[in-house]
Amino acid sequence: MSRLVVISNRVGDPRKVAAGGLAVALGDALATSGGLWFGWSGKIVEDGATGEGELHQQRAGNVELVTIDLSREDHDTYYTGYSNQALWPAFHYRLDLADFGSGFFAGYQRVNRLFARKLAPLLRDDDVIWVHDYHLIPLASELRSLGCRQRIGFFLHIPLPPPPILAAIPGHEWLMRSFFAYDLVGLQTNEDADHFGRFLVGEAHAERLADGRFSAYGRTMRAQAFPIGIDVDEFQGLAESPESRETETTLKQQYAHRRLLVGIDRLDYSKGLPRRLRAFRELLANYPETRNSATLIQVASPTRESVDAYADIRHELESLAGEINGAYGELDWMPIRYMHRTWARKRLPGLYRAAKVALVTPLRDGMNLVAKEYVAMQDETDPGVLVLSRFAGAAEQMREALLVNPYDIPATAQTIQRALQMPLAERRERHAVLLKRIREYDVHAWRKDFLGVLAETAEAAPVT
Ligand SMILES: O=P(O)(O)OC[C@H]1O[C@H](O[C@H]2O[C@H](CO)[C@@H](O)[C@H](O)[C@H]2O)[C@H](O)[C@@H](O)[C@@H]1O
Ligand SMILES: O=c1ccn([C@@H]2O[C@H](COP(=O)(O)OP(=O)(O)O)[C@@H](O)[C@H]2O)c(=O)[nH]1
Repeated sequence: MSRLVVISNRVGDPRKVAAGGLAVALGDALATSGGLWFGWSGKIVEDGATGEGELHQQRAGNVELVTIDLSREDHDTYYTGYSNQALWPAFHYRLDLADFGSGFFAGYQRVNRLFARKLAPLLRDDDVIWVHDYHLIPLASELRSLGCRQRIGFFLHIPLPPPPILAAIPGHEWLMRSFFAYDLVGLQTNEDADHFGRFLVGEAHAERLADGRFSAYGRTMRAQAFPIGIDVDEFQGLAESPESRETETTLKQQYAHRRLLVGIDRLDYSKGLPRRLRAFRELLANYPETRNSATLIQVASPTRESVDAYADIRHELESLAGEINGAYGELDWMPIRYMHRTWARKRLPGLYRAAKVALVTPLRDGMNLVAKEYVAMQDETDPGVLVLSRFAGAAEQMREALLVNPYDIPATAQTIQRALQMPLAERRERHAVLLKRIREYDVHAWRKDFLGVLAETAEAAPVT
C-alpha cells in the first residue's frame, strides 16, 4: 500500500491538543492511516544564528513527523507576510485588509522551494502526496521541477472567492498556474469549486473537461468540493474525560436558572466577533427577559498577533465586551464572559454540552469545525441550537441550523432569541438531521473520498 505524505504549514502531534481546524483534522486523519507529516516546526531561528532549515524527526504513534525550522526573515515574509497579510484577507473577501508588501512574495516562493528541497529526498516513488492550504500553493510545481512524478493532491481549507476578487491579487496568473502542477485540487464547498472553475476558464483560459477536470499549461487537473468533517466518535469520547465532565457539571450548576450561549473562535477578523457581540447587545436591549439571564461565554484564542489587523480586532472586541458588561452587568451576573486564551480540547465538550445555543457567525470561513463539534456534543434528548452564519462553509451542509447573515445585526439578534425559545420537538428534529449528516461525512469519509479521487486521476504527467 502506498504511504501517505501530508504537508502543511502547521504540524501537530496527532495525539495532542491543537487550536485551529487544520491541525485538528489532519491529526485525526493521519492517526488512522499513518504516514509522514511534514511542515514548519513552529520554531524561528533568529537571523544570523545557525540552524535555519534544520529538520527534526520524531514518531507519534504510526505517524512520522518531520518538521523544519524557519529563519526570522522567511517566517515574517512567507507566513506572517504573504500567507496571512496577502492571501488570507484576499481569499476571505477582504481586499481592504490585504497587503501585497514588497518582499512577501519572494519569501513565499523561497520557503516553498525550501520545503520542496528538503522533502524531495524523503519521498518514495509510490508515495501519495497531499499538500494543505494557502501557505503551500506552489509546492507541487517546486516538487515537479525537482523531478517528482508522484500523484499530488492539494486541499484548500479557506474560502475561494469569486473571480474579480482573485484577479485583484498581484501575481494571480502565477498562482493559478501553480495549481496545475497538482492532479487534484479539493475545496471546501461547491460555491468555492464554482468560483475556482470560473476563474480557471475566464482568466487562465483553461478548457473545462468532464468530471470537474480542467486542462491548461499542458496538464490536466481535477477540482471538486470535499467538505472537511470532524471525528465524531473521538470527540464524543472526549466528553467522558474528567476535565470535560467537570466543566459540564460546574457550568450546568452555575447556569441552572440562566441561559448559556457559547462562541469558540480564533481571534480572527474573519470570525465576525465584534458583530456577534453587537447582536448580543441588541438581544439584551430588545428582549428584556434575556437580561440577568442570557450569558455568552466567548473564547477568543490568540492567533497571528504580529499582524496589525489582529491586534486591532482584539482591541475592538475587548472594548465592546467591557462596554456591554458595563451597561447591562449586575452584581451577580455579567452578560459576557470573555477569555483571550486557547481552551484545551479535552475541556471543550463540557462547554459545548452546557450551552443552550452556539454562536458561529463568521463573516467568511472555509468550513468552521466548531459548528460541527457543537452539534456532535449535544444531548440528543435535549439538544442546544446552532446559530450559523450563511457565510461559513459549514452552512452548505448544515441548512437545518438557524442560518443568519452576520452583517444584519438586528436579524441576528432576533434569530438568537428564536434559538433561545425553540421548543424541544423542533430542537430535536433539527439536531437529528444535522448529526446524521456530520456523521455520514466525517473526517474519515473526507480523507477517504479525497484520496480515492486522487487515486483515480491519471499518472502524473511532467509539467511543461
Ligand atoms: O495555523 P494558524 O495560522 O495558527 O491558523 C489556524 C488554522 O486556521 C485556518 O483553518 C482553516 O481550516 C479549518 C479546517 O479545514 C476550517 O474549518 C477553517 O474554516 C479554516 O479557517 C487555516 O486555513 C489553517 O491553515 C490554519 O492552520
Ligand atoms: O480555544 C480553542 C479554540 C479552538 N479550538 C479548536 O480549534 C479548531 C478551530 O477550527 P475551525 O475550523 O472552527 O476554525 P479555524 O481556527 O481553523 O479557522 C476546532 O477544532 C476547535 O475545537 C480549541 O481547541 N481551543
